[in-house]
Amino acid sequence: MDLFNPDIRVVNVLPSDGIVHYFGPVLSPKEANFYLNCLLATIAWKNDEAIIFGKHIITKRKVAWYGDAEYQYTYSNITKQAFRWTKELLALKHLVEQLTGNTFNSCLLNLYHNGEEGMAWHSDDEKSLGRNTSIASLSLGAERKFGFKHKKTKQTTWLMLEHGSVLVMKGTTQSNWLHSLPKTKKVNEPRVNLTFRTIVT
Ligand SMILES: O=C(O)CCC(=O)C(=O)O
Ligand SMILES: [Fe+2]
Repeated sequence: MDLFNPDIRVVNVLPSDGIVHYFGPVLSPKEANFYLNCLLATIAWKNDEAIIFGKHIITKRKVAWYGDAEYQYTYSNITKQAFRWTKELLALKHLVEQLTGNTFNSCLLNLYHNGEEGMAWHSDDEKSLGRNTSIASLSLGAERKFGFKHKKTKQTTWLMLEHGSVLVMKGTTQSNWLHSLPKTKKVNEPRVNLTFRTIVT
């Protein structure tokens, strides 16, 4: 696949204590539309579930796990099933691997139906991800605001994640920073986000 813009200038979003590279759109609008519609139609979307303080939570946001192998894993006390890469997910994985120089063995997909759905402040620092792991995030659909908040200083920085864009979180980012996708009344269109990860066993 050709990268939409071969002359990409990478910007480090964080002022310190981590590395976040935002590549901007790396797919043409036509390619990004193709993948958005394809993923909306073909991915095994499910409402995410968790058991938090003994309470069974079901999210409005939908999720799906894909990877190198069909495997099961447990988080928030619920066992989830991962499926094998589809043709399109594999193509997108190769694109982000080429772009970032990292390799990934799994992907968490999120479907936000509109701006009423988002993701609260968190870091992706589960044990299964290993330390200082790289996570590459590909965004399709509605442009949404994305933020980083420093765990100690509370310094916060925001950017917009564009249709067809890639962002990579690297180094000590997960140890030192939280990230979030705030809810917004301004967005009425769906957004699909793919976070490519390396699960270590
Ligand atoms: O939707 C996004 O851009 C972020 C998703 C995210 O942070 C996650 O899945 O851990
Ligand atoms: Fe995250």
